[in-house]
Amino acid sequence: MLHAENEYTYERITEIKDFIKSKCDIDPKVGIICGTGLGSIGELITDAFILDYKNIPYFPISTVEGHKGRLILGYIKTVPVICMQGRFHYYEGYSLSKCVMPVRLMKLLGVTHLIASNAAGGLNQDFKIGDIMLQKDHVNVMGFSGNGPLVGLNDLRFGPRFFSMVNAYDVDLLESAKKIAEELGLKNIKEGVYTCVGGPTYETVAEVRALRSMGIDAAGMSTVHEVTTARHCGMRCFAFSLITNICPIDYSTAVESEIHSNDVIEVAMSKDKDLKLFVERIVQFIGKNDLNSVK
Ligand SMILES: O=P(O)(O)O[C@@H]1C[C@H](O)[C@@H](CO)O1
Ligand SMILES: Nc1nc2[nH]cnc2c(=O)[nH]1
Repeated sequence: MLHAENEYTYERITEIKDFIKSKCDIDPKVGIICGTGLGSIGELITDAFILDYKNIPYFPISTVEGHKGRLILGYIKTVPVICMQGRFHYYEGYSLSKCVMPVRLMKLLGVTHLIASNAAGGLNQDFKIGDIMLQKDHVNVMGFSGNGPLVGLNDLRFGPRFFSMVNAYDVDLLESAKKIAEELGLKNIKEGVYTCVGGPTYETVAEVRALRSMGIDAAGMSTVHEVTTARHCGMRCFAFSLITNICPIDYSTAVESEIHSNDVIEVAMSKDKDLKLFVERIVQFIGKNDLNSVK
């Protein structure tokens, strides 16, 4: 067999869902995934019920700095939400199907909308550190080699074998987010295409050039497989990247602009006030306008 079997069957994720339901009676509608250093988004949640990943059956643990490893259920402006304060990455040694298990868990808990955030490097040289790139699309470079979260037997209870990824990043949500950003006076909003590389290495100059030539604006190590899985089970998705560094496209300046993971966390944390407000307003918008649009 080419691929290890997915240990997270429908039945196993149902067990996890039942465990959570036995502890907390909130029915979340919006799922939020906090990127590296962006965990303070979780502070928006009121009446918070918090579970450490290590106390949830069958849950992996977060092994990276900037990811607390907690699941929070509660409300953002009366909208019931579930928030991952810490995600799972492929480079931590978790298969992609393991990385996306919480998205399927969200689905079984009743989530209809996913908001994913990440820290990413700007490949687009017009970007600046601290920009917020709204994701309009992605290129699944890991998928080019057949490495995807949905590889293996398909369980129709989650979604169909084949499905379209057009509108993966919901156009209506994207347009609304742009308006919200404008209303909030956020000046550093960009729009672009994201990709996930396996990591944990950042890109070589040659890789930056190759990815850029493919029309990709930002590189990270997550989100693509989460959104793919969310679309498979019919969720509407919105995602944004905080640009924490500009990827070097020029050999002559590459060494001096070398990136360190501490810088990523520092930049991400420095933007938490704006991002919290932004996410709060998007959740509020979804609660008012969109919650009934997905079955
Ligand atoms: O969880 P995200 O995608 O925000 O994390 C990014 C990619 C790596 O995990 C880390 C690199 O510093 O930040
Ligand atoms: N792949 C990748 N992930 C990142 N996360 C934050 N910065 C970067 C980057 O430059 N490249």
